[in-house]
Amino acid sequence: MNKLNISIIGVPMDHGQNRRGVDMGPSAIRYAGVVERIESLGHTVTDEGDILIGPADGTVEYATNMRNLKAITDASTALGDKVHEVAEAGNFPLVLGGDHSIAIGTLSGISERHENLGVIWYDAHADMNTSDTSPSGNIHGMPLAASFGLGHEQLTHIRGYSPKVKPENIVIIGARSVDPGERQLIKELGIRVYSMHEIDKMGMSAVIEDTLRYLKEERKTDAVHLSLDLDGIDPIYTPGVGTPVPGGISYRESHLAMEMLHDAGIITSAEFVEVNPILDEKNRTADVAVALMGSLFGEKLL
Ligand SMILES: NC(=[NH2+])NCCC[C@H](N)C(=O)O
Ligand SMILES: [Mn+2]
Ligand SMILES: [Mn+2]
Repeated sequence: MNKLNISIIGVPMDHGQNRRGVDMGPSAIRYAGVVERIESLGHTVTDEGDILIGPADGTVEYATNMRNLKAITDASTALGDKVHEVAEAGNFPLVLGGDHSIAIGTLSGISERHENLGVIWYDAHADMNTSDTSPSGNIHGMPLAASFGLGHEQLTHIRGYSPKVKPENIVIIGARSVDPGERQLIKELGIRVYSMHEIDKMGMSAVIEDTLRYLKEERKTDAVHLSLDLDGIDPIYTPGVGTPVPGGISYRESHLAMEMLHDAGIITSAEFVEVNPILDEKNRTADVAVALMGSLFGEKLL
């Protein structure tokens, strides 16, 4: 198997939503043994430490309908610079969240090096609101829209360019809570979504086969980023998330998905987000995150 140089970047960010504790996600994932788990598979792992996160700006700003826009803009830029630096050095960026707003920064760092980046968004949500459609003002519900250029300019133009990804290069897996504005965008832009309905009906194996065929053969992507929100998985397995939605992807289905992505050798960067140890039970959610990383990086039973 292909051995990688993996750079871990922690992002203790909680400004993208309003439940405290998700800033401790990177610590919880480290405590769950992420470095040892991946090293045991023969990869070289460097822990780059954490991105510095500034203080919250306050409540949802009336003018923008966004919470903590400045703090998130600054952190996204710093994260993007770091991700770009490690990718330029030939390393695989593995970003640990933190709430899902950090994907704006991660994608800003990755996409500069690729003409035709693909993104797999493993999540209960579409995270495709803009400041105009968001019901909450929470930026963790906006990163995907920002990445294809919709929303407030400060979010869409992190590191000075936009868009980061074409809407037709995105595959969402696990969706079961989608807001009206997001539903409209999905239809208008023809974004590929495997909701829980398709996962139930087709099975995860066919969903991933389809996804691989679509991104490789149809879209001819030159790199694929995996953005995995732990709330994509059913909260019976991952209770430590801020916006749990019942009826999610199972533990085994998630492992199968990661194993198939590994075998396809298609993933070139990844992030695992929304682990909130304060809402968790005995660090189970971080344990699941690390176990899934094990499968993504090549763990096999025999
Ligand atoms: N990354 C997440 N957990 N996002 C949840 C978003 C929830 C809701 N759609 C919102 O915009 O507020
Ligand atoms: Mn989510
Ligand atoms: Mn999300």
